[in-house]
Amino acid sequence: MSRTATHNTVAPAVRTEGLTVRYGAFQALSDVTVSLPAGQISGLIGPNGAGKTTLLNAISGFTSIAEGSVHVGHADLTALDARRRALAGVVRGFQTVRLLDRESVLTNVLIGTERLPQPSALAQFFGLPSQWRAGRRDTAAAAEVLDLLGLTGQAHRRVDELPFASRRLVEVARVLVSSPSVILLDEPAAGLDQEGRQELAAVLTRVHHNHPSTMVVVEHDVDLVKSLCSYVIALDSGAFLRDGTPAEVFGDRQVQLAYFGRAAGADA
Ligand SMILES: Nc1ncnc2c1ncn2[C@@H]1O[C@H](COP(=O)(O)OP(=O)(O)OP(=O)(O)O)[C@@H](O)[C@H]1O
Repeated sequence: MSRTATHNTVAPAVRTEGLTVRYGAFQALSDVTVSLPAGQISGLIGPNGAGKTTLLNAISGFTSIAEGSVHVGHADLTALDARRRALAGVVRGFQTVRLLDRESVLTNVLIGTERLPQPSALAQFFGLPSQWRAGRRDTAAAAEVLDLLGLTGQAHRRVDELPFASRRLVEVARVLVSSPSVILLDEPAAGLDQEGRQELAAVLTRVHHNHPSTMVVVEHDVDLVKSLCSYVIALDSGAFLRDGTPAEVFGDRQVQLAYFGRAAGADA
């Protein structure tokens, strides 16, 4: 996560324009136009099936877009595949922990450095200096991110020996290690208990403070969103519903109806 390893140091704004995603005949996102403010942590909320994961997939290139565009800063990324978007600094994490269980924490985190520019195949084959430099860069980045997440002492343990909360952090470390300028996290707190959720929120706040990025966190826990995010976007049934500060969005009657099934102050 070292700044020397960084390929994008300025956190850009992300904007989707008229984004529509279809799975066969089903429209999972309909004409979604949203702006994620540069350098802030935004929460993406909405009831199950609202299209939150699909929006992250559309921004990161993991799903095809039927209509619309994705801009990151001044760059139009719509035509780029997921790998090229990752090289442009847009990296996503997944809702389920996807680690190599029998490998060490360090090995799992180093996998994330594959998103950094790599030396040519020739340089890798012959072990040329550019290959050593890339190796040193990757190891330094992994050491820094492990330190930031409090995982240094676990670096050489197999991930299947770790408690679930630590495995979640390893997943986050693998996203962070390439110092992305846009970080998309899909329910990073899923499966954690209250203590684990608070610890994760503190870690993400610290990471964002040390390495400002444009971060988007899909999350159902209202308190976690309020404590972590300065901006919130609400989706419902594949459509944009509301955006604004957490107080504005959670105070909105339409959001309350979509999210909780009733508006605040209404009879249960
Ligand atoms: N690959 C797919 N094929 C068909 N339908 C899909 C596919 N992926 C998602 N969907 C559907 O698209 C809709 C939006 O799904 P998505 O996962 O984006 O919602 P979500 O808001 O992230 O939900 P959750 O909070 O439950 O994770 C849902 O109705 C879902 O069933």
